[in-house]
Amino acid sequence: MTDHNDDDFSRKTRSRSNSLSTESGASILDFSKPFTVDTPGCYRLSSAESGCTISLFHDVLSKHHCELLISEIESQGTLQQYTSIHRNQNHLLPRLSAWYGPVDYAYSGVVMKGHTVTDCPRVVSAFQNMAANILEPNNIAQSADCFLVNQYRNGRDSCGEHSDDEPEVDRFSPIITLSLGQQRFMLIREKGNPGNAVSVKLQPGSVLVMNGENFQGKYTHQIPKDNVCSQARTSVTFRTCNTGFLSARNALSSPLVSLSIPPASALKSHILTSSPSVQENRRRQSLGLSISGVKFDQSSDVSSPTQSAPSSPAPSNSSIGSTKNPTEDAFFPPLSLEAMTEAIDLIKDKSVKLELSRHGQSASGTALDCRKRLKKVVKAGYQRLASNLLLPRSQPQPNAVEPDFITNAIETLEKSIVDLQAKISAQNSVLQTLALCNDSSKSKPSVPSDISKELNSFDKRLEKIEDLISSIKEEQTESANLFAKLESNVGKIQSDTTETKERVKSASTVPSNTQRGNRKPKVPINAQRNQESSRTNPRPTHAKPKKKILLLHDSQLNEFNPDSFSKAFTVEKFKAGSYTDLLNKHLREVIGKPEVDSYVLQLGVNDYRYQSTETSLKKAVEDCNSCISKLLSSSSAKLVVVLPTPTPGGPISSRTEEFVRAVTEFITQKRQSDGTWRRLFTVNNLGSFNRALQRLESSEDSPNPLKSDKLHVSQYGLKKLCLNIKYGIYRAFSMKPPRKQASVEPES
Ligand SMILES: O=C(O)CCC(=O)C(=O)O
Ligand SMILES: [Fe+2]
Repeated sequence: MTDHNDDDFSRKTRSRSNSLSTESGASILDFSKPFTVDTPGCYRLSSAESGCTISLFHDVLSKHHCELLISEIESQGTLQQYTSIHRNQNHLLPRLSAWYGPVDYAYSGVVMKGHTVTDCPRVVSAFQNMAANILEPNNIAQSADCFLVNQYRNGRDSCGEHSDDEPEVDRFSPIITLSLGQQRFMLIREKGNPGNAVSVKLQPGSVLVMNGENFQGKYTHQIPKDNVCSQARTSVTFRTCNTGFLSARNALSSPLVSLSIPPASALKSHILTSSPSVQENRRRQSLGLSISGVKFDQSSDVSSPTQSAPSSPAPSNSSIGSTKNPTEDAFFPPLSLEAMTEAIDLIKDKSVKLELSRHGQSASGTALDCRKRLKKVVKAGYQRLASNLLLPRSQPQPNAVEPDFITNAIETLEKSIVDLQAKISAQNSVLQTLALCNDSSKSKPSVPSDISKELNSFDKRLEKIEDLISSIKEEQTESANLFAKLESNVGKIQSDTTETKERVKSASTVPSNTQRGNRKPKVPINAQRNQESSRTNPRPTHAKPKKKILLLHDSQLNEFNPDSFSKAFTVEKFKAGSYTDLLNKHLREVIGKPEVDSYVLQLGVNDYRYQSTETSLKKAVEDCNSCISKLLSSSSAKLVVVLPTPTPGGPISSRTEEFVRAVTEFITQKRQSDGTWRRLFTVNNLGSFNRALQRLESSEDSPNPLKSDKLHVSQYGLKKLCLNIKYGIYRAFSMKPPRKQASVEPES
């Protein structure tokens, strides 16, 4: 990986595995549609089809209120920079975080300690206010019993692309984000169709709600780095815990679970001796389960069978789907309640000591012990949960425990334990039969050997299919690379051919006495210079479809005739005005244009030039950033950015230069940190502009020498500007321009 520096690894990992599991093509929220204003102050983008909605509420909290919340959170001293583990390496997350909830919160290698919700009464009452005043009137579920705080110290801090789909979080409840401090952007994209994206501006005091069944299964979100930001942003994300999952997880992975070891007398007969099949391993991995079973025999020290004590040798064939390295287990998908049930089903052989581990914690013992413990832990968990619950306004006693609630929960659990017991004993008998078959395969070869043969051939076929899939994948990557190379070669060959044809054509118009027999004619320099104008009767090119260029221009290029531009491209003009006009008025229309191979974005300097201050420069760069980010994320087209050139009407060139410098610097940084920005190419006209200026100023016979702030693009030349743009486009497509580079004013 080249683009991660201080990026958030774990989140990237999660997002990748998520997008693999999504059916592609299921477009749910059409981000090209504008946000609609439902209720005053509430902007919504929603889909009736899926019920998924993004809602944005502005000015929910005043600036003063925001500051109070930030200081309450900061005074807790809970914010810290967590480390995630990725491929056995530690990575500091690029932000500070704190988790408030009834349990610890764990995802991909990060375990966050659960702090007490009620320690932040202002946050709690802010949520209650939000619930009453914005969630309820907009039919958004008002549940939340935990919250995650993220603090982005400046624009270099970020949160990688991910979905909030940890099993700790109830997937039916909304994710509600309160933004405090510096404004940042959140990029929300559809999984499997990242072009369907929206960048939401999160102003201080605003609330963003991602809502709808399985929203997190369908979309990702991220807070990208933003070099324009120098101040801190704090976000508070309210969520609802998945209580069923949490209690089951606590029961099985709490270090408090102390489990007795079965008596030695019980430890003999049926032992799983074969290593698990590929299929079985995969099934266990999909459960997010790491189980290592250690075989007991009567000679071993039963009190510490999983320790590496010399008296308890762990035979290599006794490891069932085990993960030797505890950190690896953290990267399995998280456990759901069903997975836990399955896990309990797996714990059945009393002669096998099982060790369950997740997030670095482990528990071991038999199913029976787990069940007992489960009941106790769940009861305690519910009590703790209830006392930490953010009760809605109507509930007068935030600490009151609803006795029915607990009783009911326990009753439900007791019922499910009975069910589980029945399941376990059914599974036990199946397993015993299997174990017997396995053990006595020599004496009773008939049925078991059939099964195992079939299993074996199944495994083999599965392995073959796996090999096939991976080789197909490799081939695909190779072909893609080859194709890209071929494409650029075709481009080069095409432009070479055009050039040669032009040469031959112009040479043949030169008087015949320059030709010597069959020798190739020398091309006169004039002929090359004139080739643009000599295309009165162009021959049709049939090698390759032309690239479509969408020229987003401001008033400078009004006069420009796209037909005369180049043979290799078709150019469509779109008068977008300045970058802020483009951003605010035309972006959706532009993004909606089909089959564009490259945008050319002419950055007019107007919006900045009229009020040249440090803040307006920052704002200008920020707007350019949004504009460019949106264009880049909305398609895979290239983007040629034409940096500003002074325009008619008295622009002051030092300001333009200042702006060009800031934007260039910013783009250079972005290209290093964000791969998508490598599709961007810049055209800087200032070098040729300044040279034109020098020529004018030094020409003595000029009747009215122009001063720097009066020279404008008409003197500099529309033609030159277009030529520079053309060479920028050729560069973007790694194509050789048809004319010799030397005849063109090089870019500075
Ligand atoms: O900071 C934010 O607004 C979003 C944070 C987030 O998505 C998360 O921590 O899951
Ligand atoms: Fe998130």
